[in-house]
Amino acid sequence: MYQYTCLNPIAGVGLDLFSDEYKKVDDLKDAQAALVRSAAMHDLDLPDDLLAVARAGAGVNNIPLDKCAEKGIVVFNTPGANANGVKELVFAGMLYASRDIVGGIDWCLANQSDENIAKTAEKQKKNFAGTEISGKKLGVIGLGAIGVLVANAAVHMGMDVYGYDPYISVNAAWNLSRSVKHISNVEDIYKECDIITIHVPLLDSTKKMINADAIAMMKPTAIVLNFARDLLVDEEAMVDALAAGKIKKYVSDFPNTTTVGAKGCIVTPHLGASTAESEDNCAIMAVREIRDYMENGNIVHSVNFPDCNMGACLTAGRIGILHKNVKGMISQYSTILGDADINVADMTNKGKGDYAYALIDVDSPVTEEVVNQLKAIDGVLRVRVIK
Ligand SMILES: NC(=O)c1ccc[n+]([C@@H]2O[C@H](COP(=O)([O-])OP(=O)(O)OC[C@H]3O[C@@H](n4cnc5c(N)ncnc54)[C@H](O)[C@@H]3O)[C@@H](O)[C@H]2O)c1
Ligand SMILES: O=C(O)[C@H](O)COP(=O)(O)O
Repeated sequence: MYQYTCLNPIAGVGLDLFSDEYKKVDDLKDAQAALVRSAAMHDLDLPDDLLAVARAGAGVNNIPLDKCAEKGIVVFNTPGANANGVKELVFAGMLYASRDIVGGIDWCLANQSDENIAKTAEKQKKNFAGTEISGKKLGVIGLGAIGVLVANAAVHMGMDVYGYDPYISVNAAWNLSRSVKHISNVEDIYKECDIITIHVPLLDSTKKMINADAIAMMKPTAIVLNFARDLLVDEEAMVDALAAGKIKKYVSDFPNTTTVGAKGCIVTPHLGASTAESEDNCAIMAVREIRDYMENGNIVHSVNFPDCNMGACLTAGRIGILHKNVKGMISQYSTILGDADINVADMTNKGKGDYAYALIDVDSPVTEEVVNQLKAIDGVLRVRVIK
């Protein structure tokens, strides 16, 4: 029996995929697996029995990835599962910023008791007029799951699309419309685009990526959309530029005291992935990842360990060893198994950054004594007997 907990509400269609072998518990300290959305995990005590965390979503800046890795906890996310939900809201943001839709709706509500509202509206509507997005230059920074969908849809909306992503994956490049202009210097986007949208993860290297210098390069009519993370933008500089009329609008999905209510800011309460479809997709993918790891030891879509998939185990036993990505580990495992007269039938070892994972299928059961010998090796983070 495995125990799991949900640190945020997770869609039932996903949780229903847990078999009778899984029991939901309220407390993280009793769980071997945790499902999470944006709940902050950095200050949580991570129990020794916790084996896996699945982020039902894309961004993992709420999870202490290295702390988890050091404790032998595999962290997963659900790449692309909420990308369409975000893409659609990005277009809503573009339209809200290009035309004064919010001002117009507010005006209607404020005048709801006016019996002649229909007539008055015809006189007032010029105050809420705007521009169209077709024909405008759109700069997409970050061409991953969301950026590619936004770029391709923008092409279909008649926009002239510029794309920047020095680390674009082969898959994303295949999916990207040929009409998207490849930009190798992000400054070209800042200088030339009418609308700029950012879709990169929040990392040390991307923090405040759109800084005062970047904002200073933009057109006074520029619109910046941020549906990725607020810390990607120097929002103090953004608010100053908006107040000084040096830029037109800033649309953010991340409310905070700097932007909410500031001139030119349109802020939504982190709604990008809050659609029934995205929530279902993320929950389904997250539960499948947890189950495959718990039951087969396979790692698919991890953000702190390498992916490693050997399917179902067809031999007498399988062990998974999370370890530091340093030399000499595999030879120590095979010596211990060989000395215990255990034949290795199949094996995969993958490394990713500082961490690695070995999945070993064996022809006879692995004893507790062997497990203890493996655990005692310097650099081993966790040993699991999966079968
Ligand atoms: N508003 C929401 O509700 C919502 C929903 C989903 C994701 N997000 C945010 O959007 C981010 C992107 O999501 P995704 O699913 O597209 O992720 P993704 O991993 O598929 O794509 C991220 C892309 O950014 C690129 N990148 C990394 N550093 C870069 C840099 N310095 N310059 C340019 N490109 C860079 C990567 O190469 C990758 O292609 C997430 O990390 C998350 O923070 C927000
Ligand atoms: O990174 C993500 O996937 C989004 O920011 C969605 O976050 P949420 O699951 O808390 O809505």
